[in-house]
Amino acid sequence: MQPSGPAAAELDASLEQYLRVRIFKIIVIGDSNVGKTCLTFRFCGGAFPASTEATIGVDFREKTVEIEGEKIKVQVWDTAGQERFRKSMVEHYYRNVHAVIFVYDVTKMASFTNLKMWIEECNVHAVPPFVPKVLVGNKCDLREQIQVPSSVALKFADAHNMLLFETSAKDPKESQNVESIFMCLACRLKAQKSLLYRDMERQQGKVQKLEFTQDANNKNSCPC
Ligand SMILES: Nc1nc2c(ncn2[C@@H]2O[C@H](COP(=O)(O)OP(=O)(O)OP(=O)(O)O)[C@@H](O)[C@H]2O)c(=O)[nH]1
Ligand SMILES: [Mg+2]
Repeated sequence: MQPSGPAAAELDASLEQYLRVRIFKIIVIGDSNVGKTCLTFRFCGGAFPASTEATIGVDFREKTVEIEGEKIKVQVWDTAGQERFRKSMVEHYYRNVHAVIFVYDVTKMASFTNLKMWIEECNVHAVPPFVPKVLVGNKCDLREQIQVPSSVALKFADAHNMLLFETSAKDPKESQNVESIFMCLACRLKAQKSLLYRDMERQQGKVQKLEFTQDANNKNSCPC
């Protein structure tokens, strides 16, 4: 027997709300030891992990954020930097990815010069140009050991059409900055996907059904 009355309506509403939660897949890539796991942990868990080990394959973390009243699930793919731990998984990383975060360690020049290789890998896996990408220089708390000047990183980011964030997963004062990296991408994706939904709906003649249209005009909502 079908449930009826308010209970059924409530069930319907929550089901609808549940179904409306969009999921954005964001992958975090870069050399081993640059702090990818710590950054994703800081964003999803709100703290710096007491200890970490090299990631094997991939670790998933999730956080639900609210942007302009819409709940969005940010699904973070924390990938392995070591070649031997990532080989079998690479195809999965890039499949249907919505955004990419490239991470280097500001105290290790090699991790910055290797970014070319990570970008190349992205291209080889045909990540479309409209997929937003950002550059993150981590470990800024180690001020005395910085090897990658901000000006050089900025130039590189500009040349690759990426925003640059310099931050520290470790320093609690920087936690807002870490949050901004993911929120910036989520906002961009929300705006981008809203346009997409609107176009699809328009083609199907039901523009009104999904009320995403206002996002396309609201460009000021992105924290960056
Ligand atoms: N000082 C400092 N250390 C950090 C920071 N972020 C990470 N670390 C340290 O850097 C080391 C490597 O961090 P991970 O997050 O495991 O590095 P990863 O990029 O995930 O490495 P793989 O999983 O091997 O690819 C650990 O010892 C962390 O404690 C930071 O912002 N500041
Ligand atoms: Mg890791």
